[in-house]
Amino acid sequence: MNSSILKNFIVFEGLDGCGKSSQVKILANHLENLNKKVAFSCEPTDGPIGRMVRDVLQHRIKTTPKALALLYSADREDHLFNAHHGIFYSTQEGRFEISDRYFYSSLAYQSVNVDYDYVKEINSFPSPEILIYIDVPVDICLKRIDKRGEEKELFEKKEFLVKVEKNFKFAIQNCNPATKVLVVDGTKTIAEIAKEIEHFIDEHYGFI
Ligand SMILES: Nc1ncnc2c1ncn2[C@@H]1O[C@H](COP(=O)(O)OP(=O)(O)O)[C@@H](O)[C@H]1O
Ligand SMILES: Cc1cn([C@H]2C[C@H](O)[C@@H](COP(=O)(O)OP(=O)(O)O)O2)c(=O)[nH]c1=O
Repeated sequence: MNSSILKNFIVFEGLDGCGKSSQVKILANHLENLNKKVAFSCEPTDGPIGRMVRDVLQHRIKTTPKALALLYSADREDHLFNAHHGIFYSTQEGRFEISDRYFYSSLAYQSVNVDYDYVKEINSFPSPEILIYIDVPVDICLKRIDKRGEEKELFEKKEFLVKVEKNFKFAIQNCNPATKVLVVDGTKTIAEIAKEIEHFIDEHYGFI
């Protein structure tokens, strides 16, 4: 169990297609406009371990649910602590780091097929200062995913995402109490959601 908080670390979570990557970019722009140093990234990352995860998601390689859980966790360790681009060091230099997904995704997705406590144990990482959950019903997410017109990834199925949604709610309710959580209604327009998030961030960091 890791109870530490990584200051200036902002995480977006939610189901596939909920609108995370759209909001990450808008918030990064907002912080830049306030002359803050900011960077954004995602998990799975674009690094070698993240690419291996994508190979599994896109059905190029097969492995076990437990091995996939370990790959996500290894990718996260590298995302945080890689000596060249680790976001842990970046936040220490005063930068805001925004991530599209973090360990809450492992708790929500991997624990569908792997024991929750095991997933928790292999994700003993610092908690973010801010967690933003974009709440969108499974059916709407699936419509948005369909609209992309790309081949479906491993977890993009209704029965699976219904379980993931339930696990997300549990993981958020039981998260580190020092993490500030915002749950936004992701069925609102992109602009409405962005405004709500900006207000929350500005108030938290005293930018207004
Ligand atoms: N609030 C919203 N209302 C309607 N469509 C949205 C909204 N947010 C995002 N979208 C659309 O849904 C799709 C998935 O959004 P995206 O930001 O890529 O989600 P994610 O990163 O969570 O998969 C995109 O086509 C995007 O334009
Ligand atoms: C970070 C992470 C993602 N995932 C899953 C969620 C997605 O189905 C998939 C890829 O994530 P992502 O690229 O964020 O998908 P999307 O843009 O559709 O939301 O990986 C996990 O199962 N565990 C994890 O720890």
